[in-house]
Amino acid sequence: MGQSRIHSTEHLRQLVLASSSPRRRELVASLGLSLPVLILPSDTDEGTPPDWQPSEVVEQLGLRKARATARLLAAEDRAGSLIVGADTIVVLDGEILGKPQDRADAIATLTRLQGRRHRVYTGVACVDTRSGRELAAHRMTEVLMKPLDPMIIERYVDTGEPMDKAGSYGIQGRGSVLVERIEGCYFTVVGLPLALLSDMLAEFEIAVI
Ligand SMILES: Cc1cn([C@H]2C[C@H](O)[C@@H](COP(=O)(O)OP(=O)(O)OP(=O)(O)O)O2)c(=O)[nH]c1=O
Repeated sequence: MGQSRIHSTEHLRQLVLASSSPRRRELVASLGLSLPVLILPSDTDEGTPPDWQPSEVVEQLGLRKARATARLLAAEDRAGSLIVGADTIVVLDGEILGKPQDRADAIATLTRLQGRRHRVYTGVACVDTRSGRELAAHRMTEVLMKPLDPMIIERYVDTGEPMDKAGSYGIQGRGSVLVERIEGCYFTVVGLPLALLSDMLAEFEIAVI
């Protein structure tokens, strides 16, 4: 068991995070993995068919991001890498709410979310460039947002925090004070469910603990 683990982590030379998200970078860093971690985002088309379920959307987009980074890396990846991609969406009344287009869109989104429950889905995908093996999974967390005064929504949007975040808020920042409670993994909301990621890494013989 111990020997096979050493052998396998040797063949996976590095973990590559296919993400430009500073949150995802910090979360992976917080695991203190023993193998090198490279950050290599790639441009990915995030369009999906309208009939896809939220879980399918986030898993497929995570895979797309990981595969695109695998293509970027191809020529220099002789020893093999484990590439990790992720995607987060907010779902309200069956509608997917991504990142806001502009200030007005962020205000409109938060006006819809306030005082209500919504779901946050994050998909995680792993691509082993050596074996070609791929794995995708997701987690969902329910979030109850406090009822919010329109003035508070405007002031929050003017902090700039919502602009690069699905659902127009960040639970890990000032947005923490907008949330009454959650049910599910906190890290799913921030953009990378770490308990799920560690289970997936274990499938590739990479141990966090
Ligand atoms: C709901 C919520 C989302 N988010 C973020 C997580 C994701 O970074 C972002 C959703 O956009 P994504 O498209 O999932 O990710 P990204 O474009 O930021 O990064 P990349 O595709 O390069 O990996 O919203 C928070 O940081 N906090 C929150 O509370």
